[in-house]
Amino acid sequence: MSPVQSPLSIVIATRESRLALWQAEHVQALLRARGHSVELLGMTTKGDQILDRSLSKVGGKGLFVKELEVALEEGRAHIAVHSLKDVPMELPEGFALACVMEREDPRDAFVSPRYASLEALPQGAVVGTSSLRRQVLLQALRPDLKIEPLRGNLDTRLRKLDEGQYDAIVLAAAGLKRLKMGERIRATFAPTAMLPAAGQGALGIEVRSDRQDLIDALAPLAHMPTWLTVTAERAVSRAMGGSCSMPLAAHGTLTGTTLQLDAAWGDTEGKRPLVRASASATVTTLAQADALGLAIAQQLRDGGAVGATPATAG
Ligand SMILES: NCc1[nH]cc(CCC(=O)O)c1CC(=O)O
Repeated sequence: MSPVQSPLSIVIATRESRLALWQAEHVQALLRARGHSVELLGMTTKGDQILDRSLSKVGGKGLFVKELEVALEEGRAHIAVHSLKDVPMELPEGFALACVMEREDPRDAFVSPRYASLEALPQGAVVGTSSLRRQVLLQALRPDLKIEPLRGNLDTRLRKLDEGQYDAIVLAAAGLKRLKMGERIRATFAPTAMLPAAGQGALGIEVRSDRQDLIDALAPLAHMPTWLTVTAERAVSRAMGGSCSMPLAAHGTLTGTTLQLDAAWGDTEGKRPLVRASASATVTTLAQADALGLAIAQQLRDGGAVGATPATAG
């Protein structure tokens, strides 16, 4: 019999957007149900403050994560709940991903007050997104569209759409569904058309790596099929030196023990054609998942994709 875990007193560092709070409260409820006492520490990150520029121009993914890590470092908080998509491929020294939780819908969503789908948009319509991946994939589907930058949390983005600044916007289905705004989704993109970002829709919990007690307490929250899948996706990103200044998509589907992994790479200027790669393998360990991701990254490079060196990746 496994030893009964003693209840811990846990503080969750969280951003204060509605989505971040939903995610932190979700983990809070799961940990409370297991007997731990859990409080939230809300904080604002650089990524939340800088709203006028594209994230790829101001330093990338780490922007939503760093302040939370400082709180963990200083002991003001003990765990941080992240959208895995926003978590850099390599965590700083001293931090670890304690677990990955069950994934929400990983697909991208089409939202528009007037049009039912991408196909229904008139010639030259204005579509809002700041993600380079979405921009490149959308442009491949509909070269006539005008893609305009769109930043801010979910409520801000929907407000800008409703004010008429765009004909449609594209964002992650997961965020809308978690906030019970799934009815705003007019169409969900098939991954074959709009390949999702590595980790999209999955949550990861970060801890200081010296807190084995917390890692043990979080273990029951892990969802192994999701963890295996996103490990392969993130390995593609890592091997390509991926950051949000690189249009890169990686999406896995696990059926039994067979992991099918698809990836796409585009150059930032959109001048070269998209490079796509896919492969499948039997995957039952994180190391096997990682290896599949590395193999796909090699296929992308063989197909003409150019990776960034880790030093230049934001
Ligand atoms: N980059 C912001 C971000 N980080 C995670 C999500 C959505 C939820 C998720 O992927 O878990 C979003 C919003 C979006 O891409 O529309």
